[in-house]
This record gives sequence, C-alpha cells and structure tokens, in this order.
Amino acid sequence: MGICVSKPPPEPNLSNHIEIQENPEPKNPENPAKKSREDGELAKKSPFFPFYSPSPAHFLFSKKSPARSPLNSSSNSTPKRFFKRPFPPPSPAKHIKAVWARRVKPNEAAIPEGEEVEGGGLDKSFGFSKNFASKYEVGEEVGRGHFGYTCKAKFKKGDSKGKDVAVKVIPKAKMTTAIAIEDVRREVKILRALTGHSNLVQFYDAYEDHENVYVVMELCEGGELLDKILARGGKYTEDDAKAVMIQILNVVAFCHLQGVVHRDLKPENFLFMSKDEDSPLKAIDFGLSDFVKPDERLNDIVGSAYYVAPEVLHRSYSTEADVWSIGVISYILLCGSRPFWARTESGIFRAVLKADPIFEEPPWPSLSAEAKDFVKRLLNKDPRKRMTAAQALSHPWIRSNNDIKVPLDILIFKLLKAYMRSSPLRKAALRALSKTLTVDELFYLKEQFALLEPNKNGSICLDNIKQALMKNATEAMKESRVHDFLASLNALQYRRMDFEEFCAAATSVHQLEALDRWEQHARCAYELFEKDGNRAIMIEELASELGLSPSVPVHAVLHDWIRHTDGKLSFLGFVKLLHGVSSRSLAKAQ
Ligand SMILES: Nc1ncnc2c1ncn2[C@@H]1O[C@H](COP(=O)(O)OP(=O)(O)OP(=O)(O)O)[C@@H](O)[C@H]1O
Ligand SMILES: [Ca+2]
Ligand SMILES: [Ca+2]
Repeated sequence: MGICVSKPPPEPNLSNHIEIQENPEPKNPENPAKKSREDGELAKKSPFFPFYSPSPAHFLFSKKSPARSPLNSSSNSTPKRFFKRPFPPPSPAKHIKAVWARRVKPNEAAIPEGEEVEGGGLDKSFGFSKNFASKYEVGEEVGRGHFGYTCKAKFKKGDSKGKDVAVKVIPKAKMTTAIAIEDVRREVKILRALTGHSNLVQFYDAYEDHENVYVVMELCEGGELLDKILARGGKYTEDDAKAVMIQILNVVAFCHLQGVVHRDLKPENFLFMSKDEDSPLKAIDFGLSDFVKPDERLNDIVGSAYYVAPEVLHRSYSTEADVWSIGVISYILLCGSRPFWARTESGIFRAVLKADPIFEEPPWPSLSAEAKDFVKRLLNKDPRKRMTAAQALSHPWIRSNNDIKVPLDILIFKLLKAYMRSSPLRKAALRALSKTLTVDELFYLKEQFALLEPNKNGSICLDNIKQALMKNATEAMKESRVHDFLASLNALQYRRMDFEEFCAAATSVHQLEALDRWEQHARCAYELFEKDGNRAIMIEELASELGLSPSVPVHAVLHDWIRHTDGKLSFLGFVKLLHGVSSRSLAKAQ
C-alpha cells in the first residue's frame, strides 16, 4: 500500500524532545514505476497542497490530531519517494539539538511528567507572586510546546472578573539545568520589559508555586500562523503575504531597537488574536530570546533548524539572525515550501550554509520581481548584506499599496558610529557613494532622518538621537545598553549633521554591495570622488589615514590602492576605503 497517511505514526512523547534522531534514508528503494504512479494518485486524492507532492503525513497538520508533532516522529515511516521538489509543506519545527543538549539532563527522559527531579542545588525560585490559584480559574488547554502547555484561564475576582487570559504553564520538573532555569527567568524578564507593541502578545504577570511557573498573558484565539498557512494549502497571495509580513517586520524591528533578539521566529510562534480575516498577528514565545548590545555578537546555537540563520551555525550573530528567519517565513508564505529542507538536522544545516533557495520553479515565475527580490534580500547568507527589519518595511514590495510607517532602525546608530570614527578620506568616499543612491534607496534614509526630528534648518545632533531613542525606549533598552552606545556618538554633541552627510554616514556599503547594480554605484561614486576628493597620497600617509598598525607591511598591501600614473587612489583603493579597513582585516587578507 505504501501510503503512510492511512496509519498514523506512533504518538511522539512531546515532553521528551531530547531524542531527536537523524532520520535514516529508506532501506529498500521502491520500484520507480510504482513510485511515480503513487505520487500521481496521491496528488489527485490529497486535499492538501494540490500544487506540490502531497505531504506524507498531512494528518499531522491538523490541530485536532493527537499526533501534531515535529516531523521527526513521522519521517521514519515516510519513504523518501513522496518528497520531491519543491520541498514538502511546512510542519511544526523542532528545536535544534544544541538547544536541548544544554537544557536537558541526559536522564530526564526517564522522569515522569510532574515528578520532581533531584534539584542538584538548582535554585528554582523566581521571586514571582505565589497566589496564582487564588486569582485565576484555569480552563481548557489551548496549546502545547516543548517547554510547557498553555491553558485558557479566567480572572476570579476584581475589575477583570470573568475576563479570559492565556496561561503558559512551565513545569519546574522540566527545568533540570541552570540554563533551562535561566531561559525561563529571561523569558519573563523580556516579556515584562517589552511593552506596548500591538503585534506583541501582552504580558500580564508571572506566578509560581512548588510545581510550576505560570506566565499570564492576553489570550489569542485565532490560532497559529502555521495552521493558517496549512489551511490555505500553503500559499498566500502576494497581498495577503504582505499583510502578514508587515506585522512580523514591525514587531521584530521593535524588538531589535530594544536590543532583544527573538531567536525562534517561525510560523508556530505567531498567533492571530481572533478568527477574523483581518485579525492582528501577535509574536509569542520569547523562551529562547536574549538581550544583545548593539556591538555584541552572540554565540550559542539556538532556534529551530528550518529557520536558523547561517551565522548562528557559525556561532557569531546578532539581530540579523531573526531577519533570516523572517526570510524563511516569507518564502513559505509565498510558495508553500521551505527554502532549506533535508531529512536530517545536519542536512538542513548543510542546506542553510551552502544551498541557494529555488526561485525558478512554480509558483515563483508567476510572482512579482519585487516579491522575489524582497525574499532574496532577507535570505542573504552574509548578515552584513541582509536587510534589517526596518529596511524590509521600506522595500518597494512592502511599500507598494501600503501606507507604511517605518520604525527607527538600530543599524543607523551602528553606521553613524563607524562613520564618526572614519578618516576624512573615507568620509569623502562615502559622501561620493551616497550621491549615487537611487530614489528607492533614499526612501529609507529619508524616513530614518525624519524620525530623528531634525531642526528647521534640516540638521540633527546628538540630542535628536537621544530624544528619538527615549521616545521608543522600553525597560529592555536598559538591559541591552542601547543608551551607553550613544557615548560613541559624542562627537555629534558639538556639531550638527545635515541630510547629505547623514546619507553618507548611514549608507551600508556591504548592503549596497549585495545589489546587482553595485558595480555601477561604485564606478559612478569613484567618478564623483575623482572630481571632488581624490588627491595624490603617499602610501605611508594612506596607512596612517586608515590607522594601520606599524606591523602591517604597507607597501606590499597598499601597492595597488594607489594609481601609479598620478599617485591618487585607484578604483580598488577607493572600494577598499569605502569598506573601511582594519589592520586585522588586512592581516587576514595577506
Ligand atoms: N497567549 C496565547 N494565547 C493562546 N494560545 C497561546 C498563547 N501563548 C501560547 N499559546 C499556545 O501554546 C503553544 C505553546 O506556547 P509556547 O510556544 O510559548 O510554548 P513553548 O513550550 O515555549 O513552545 P516551543 O516548543 O515552541 O518552544 C503555542 O504554540 C500556542 O498554540
Ligand atoms: Ca513555541
Ligand atoms: Ca519556546
């Protein structure tokens, strides 16, 4: 028979996610003739994903199914022959093994749910209120994750008596390592700190007793984005996808400005408030989130395999990693398949690191060029070249037929800092580059400049930046030290910056370099620089302009940077200068 949808796989143990095994390839390859016939039949019969090979286990995707689980439990019984490109539709994603390796003790699998483990000296008191049971009446379960389960609950008394809320119950028995405990502490701290965004689940309070931590928040009754994607056969129209992306980008841009990186963005972690078609979407589950300072790189590998960014696997990442995950979500919304897919975790990682997503197969050829460009710019493997969430909101695909309010972008402050520390020669080169920007590229910069509220002469100083940040600040900014970062912009205390200079300062060379038209930009900028800025320069002077250490063999390194005919900067030197060089990067290039 071979159609594995006829018999559900054994129910996985949701409380034990440490046994995530590599799925073996099928041992007995099937007769190819039989294979294509069955594929054809299945495609006809299946009500799911009519445009792609049907899911081998689509009963898994029904919320009502007892077996709604990561694919790992099913794919052992899933012959590979049912998977053909484009990849299978999305399914609940499992966390990557590294998450569990640090959060679950090896013997936890043997501990029955609800039973206390040897604490081993672990401090499981959180300092939360203890009176959960007297305040709330707990109702039916509405969802379940690897760490806890979520129930409806009602206020028992007071002004809000009878009001529905959601309570995420996290059993203390499951917190068997210091990292797992720290995750819960941080989840509550972040939820408490991040207040006031309409696309973020509203947190009310946290409680604890001997057995559990209870996180009380607003109840979202519209279900997960993943279920909506699946119910729609895995594909959104461009306009519907845009409406979802705008909300996701808005809340993520907000988190990033506050210095919070979510680290587990996936369709399961976005809930609709209600069943209405135009219901707002809310980000939930900050269980793997962290604070990140503007200059900091994180290194722990966390997240869910299909959505994890390449730089997370390389253990050096920041907020850009969330944007990658949004790229994966947008790819899924638009075509119904995952961009990086394999049967094993290591296979997925290989795809994330090395493979380019497919944009050649249906439905991509029939989608707009802007939509493809948008997704590609989120899925750039180099985080420096990837758009930020605020930039993505300024992308022509999102902007078309939408009145978008672009939020303040933390990237601007990082670029301003680098600019303020640059040599006059590099500043001149950046100024030339900024003059080549197109109307589309200038849109984002205009929006950002306006958010800094320039004075009537059209210029800004440090105070404008401080005020703009204050306006948007939540408690989270304290933890992520965004304000300390402003000290690096001190030079702006004594002078003002007009829009022209702001463009030079806030242009990301790396991002421009990712565009097809980069060569044109650079050539054009070089011509401008030739007219106004290029001058004869000695290698030693150039080295000192660049702040190179005496250990760099400047004559060997900078030889081609200077045009031999007139001693001025060559095109190569100009491009290198735009990027900004350090002794370290030059030493590496040697
Ligand atoms: N505020 C809410 N309103 C309604 N349902 C919710 C709410 N918060 C969570 N849920 C449901 O509970 C599920 C589990 O919640 P959550 O994702 O926070 O748990 P988790 O244990 O951290 O999950 P994961 O395994 O993804 O890490 C969600 O997928 C969702 O279906
Ligand atoms: Ca979740
Ligand atoms: Ca979680």
